[in-house]
Amino acid sequence: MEDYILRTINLSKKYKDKFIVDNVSMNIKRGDIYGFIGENGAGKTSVIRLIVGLIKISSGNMILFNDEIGNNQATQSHRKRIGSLIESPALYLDMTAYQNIEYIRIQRGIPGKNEVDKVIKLVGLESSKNKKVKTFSLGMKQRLGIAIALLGDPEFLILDEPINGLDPISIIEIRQLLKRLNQEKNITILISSHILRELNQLATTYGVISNGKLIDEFSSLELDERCRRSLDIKVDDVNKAIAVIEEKLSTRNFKVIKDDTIRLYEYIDEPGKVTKILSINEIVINQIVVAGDDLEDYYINLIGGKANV
Ligand SMILES: Nc1ncnc2c1ncn2[C@@H]1O[C@H](COP(=O)(O)OP(=O)(O)OP(=O)(O)O)[C@@H](O)[C@H]1O
Repeated sequence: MEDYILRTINLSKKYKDKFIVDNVSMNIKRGDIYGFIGENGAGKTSVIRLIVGLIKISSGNMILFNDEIGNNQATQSHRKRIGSLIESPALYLDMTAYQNIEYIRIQRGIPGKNEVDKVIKLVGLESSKNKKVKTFSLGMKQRLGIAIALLGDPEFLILDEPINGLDPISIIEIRQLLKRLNQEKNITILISSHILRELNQLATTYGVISNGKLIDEFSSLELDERCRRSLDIKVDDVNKAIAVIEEKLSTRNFKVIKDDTIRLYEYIDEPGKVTKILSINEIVINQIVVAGDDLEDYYINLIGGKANV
């Protein structure tokens, strides 16, 4: 049986008469890096606030660490197992990185002064720990925010847009850090972003939210398959076409997707060559199209062309 860190069942949040989170059912398995994607204002932060118990659920249910939360907010004992960074970290700019973390450690009553050095090391800020935060780049501030979220050894790390506005090198650093935390410390991660591409090759599962509704949830393998480019060739005789493709185009990199259609993963930029060889061998081609989306195109199609990327 799958082990889930979090499942929400028709989770909803209503302000006045508007649902800003509308029947969201998401499934985060232990060990996942769950990419939570949605345009600005889609409802990502609101879902995250519901999960960590900052706002009350209007209706629906949530199973967190195998406990049913129902209409109640997550308890202190649940919250202790979660580390979160929601929007920008609240940092004291005139204090050092070390002092910022130590301050929060004491405030939260987390025992052990060595905890501070532990989380500093985890995010790779050892050499800057005694520098004032006002000298930090945005990427370093985000890493410091993640260090604070890691206080108390959480099993579940929730990061709301941690790579928003970062330069490409800082994005790579944060991605490597999150992969390491996931693989070496076995921390399950929920990370939100409004850019699908930013989470590509990081997330293991994706949930897409639009207008408060979770419109799709899929694995990274499914995403690769959906975005994989191919030549889809509709022919009169599939078996004969397969033989020709294998023999004359020397490839087996295809699959039959319908009774009359072959999906070829090679020669994508040479449809003329494919058409010619099939025709010479007396195969009737009824249609040939390049299929598969670029990641961002796929996402924009999914949410109905509303992405503000
Ligand atoms: N307290 C509130 N009262 C009324 N409406 C709210 C409240 N908080 C959020 N909203 C609305 O709910 C919608 C979802 O907001 P939310 O911040 O969850 O989206 P988001 O996906 O995190 O967007 P962003 O990427 O811009 O942070 C927005 O239209 C927002 O204006």
